[in-house]
Amino acid sequence: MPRAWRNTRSIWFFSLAAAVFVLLCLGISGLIDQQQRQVLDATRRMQEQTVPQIVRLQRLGRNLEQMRHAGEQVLGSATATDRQNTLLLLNLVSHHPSLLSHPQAAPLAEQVARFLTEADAAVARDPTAMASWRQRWQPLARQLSQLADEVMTEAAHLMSADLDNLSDVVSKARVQLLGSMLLVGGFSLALLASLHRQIFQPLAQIHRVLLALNSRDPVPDLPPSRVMELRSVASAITALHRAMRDNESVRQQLEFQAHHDALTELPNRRHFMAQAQLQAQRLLGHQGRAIVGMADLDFFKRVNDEHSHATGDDVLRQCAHLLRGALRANDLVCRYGGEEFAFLLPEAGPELGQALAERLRQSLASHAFALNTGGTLPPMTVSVGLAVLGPEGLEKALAEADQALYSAKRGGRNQVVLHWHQPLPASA
Ligand SMILES: Nc1nc2c(ncn2[C@@H]2O[C@H](COP(=O)(O)OP(=O)(O)OP(=O)(O)O)[C@@H](O)[C@H]2O)c(=O)[nH]1
Repeated sequence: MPRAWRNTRSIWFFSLAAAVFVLLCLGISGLIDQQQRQVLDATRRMQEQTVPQIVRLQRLGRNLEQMRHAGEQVLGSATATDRQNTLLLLNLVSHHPSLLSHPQAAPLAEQVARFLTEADAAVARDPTAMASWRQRWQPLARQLSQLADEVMTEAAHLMSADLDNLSDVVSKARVQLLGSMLLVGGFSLALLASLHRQIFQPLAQIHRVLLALNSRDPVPDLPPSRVMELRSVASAITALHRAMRDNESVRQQLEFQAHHDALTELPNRRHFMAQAQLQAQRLLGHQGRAIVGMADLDFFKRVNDEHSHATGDDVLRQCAHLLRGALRANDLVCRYGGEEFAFLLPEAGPELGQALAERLRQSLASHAFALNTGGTLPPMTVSVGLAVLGPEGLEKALAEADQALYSAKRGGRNQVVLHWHQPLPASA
């Protein structure tokens, strides 16, 4: 897959998903609008057509019943005046618009009005004819009743048909709305899950990595992201982390170089003095004790002169190693300068100090110095001056140790001298 396409794929994916989401929402809102319109149409149709039609049919039914009732009255009334009044009312009812507009009711109403007018005239002429007119009236009365029933039934059906239709529209709308909501909900969930996996989760990991970078904790790896922008951020962070690691190692290297002697890798004089001052203050502060020492290789110049300066360097390195090995782990040691070393032995009195210095002297005296060029040098000797750390402080003790060292040199070298003490006899 081409790189450019891979890089923009996630953007396309989210743009497409957003477009589909918008189209989906538009489609669903259109659908809801259409359903609402259907419901409104059905309701309006019911209000504007069905209900008036039902009212018309009910009125027609009532009018038909009224005509039948009027007929019963005309053919049952004893007085001519009552018959005339009833006929008058019947005439009015038979011309009611609900009757005139109905195809079956209109001719029937006309026939009934005509029949009852004729009956009234005939009964007025001959009252005994009433019985035969009443008999002839029965089929018409049945027709009126039947038509009234039919009209009322039609009105009832009209109502229930419209209600059924409305209920269909509403329940269809409900199902469609539910389906739409499920669709939108599912799509939103899928989009959110995708956003979470591709954006939020990598962002949280980047955040964790940034926190770790800041706190110098172990930095977790950033998994490759599919989103180009996040990948760029991740690679920038990885580069930053690499640069920080390199800087840190350079800083540590520089710090080491600033504090240590390049040849022997022992602490240098300045670093030793700073550390030793702190130790001395601490020790003097709680009545602790310490021995300060100066060690100087004997006739070291000869090594340079008889072999080479490089051999002299090698010897210095090995001497530093022996010095470190002869003293205790928490003793402070440094290359004081040239072939001279200084040390501070915390929590040590003169006896322990002498014992440790003696151990150093002996370890040098018994060491065969291997040369880079092959072969070995005869053992070196060292002179050591010691002094007790007193209340006057470190400088004073170092000066005393230097005096003791001078005494050791003057006394024949290869010996340990404690300030104000007689030199110890050499035992090797
Ligand atoms: N190879 C090498 N030689 C050094 C270094 N620093 C100092 N020296 C040499 O150490 C020698 C010190 O000589 P001196 O001061 O005469 O002392 P010595 O020969 O040890 O004699 P004493 O101290 O009196 O026993 C000199 O030759 C310096 O050049 C160094 O870093 N490397």
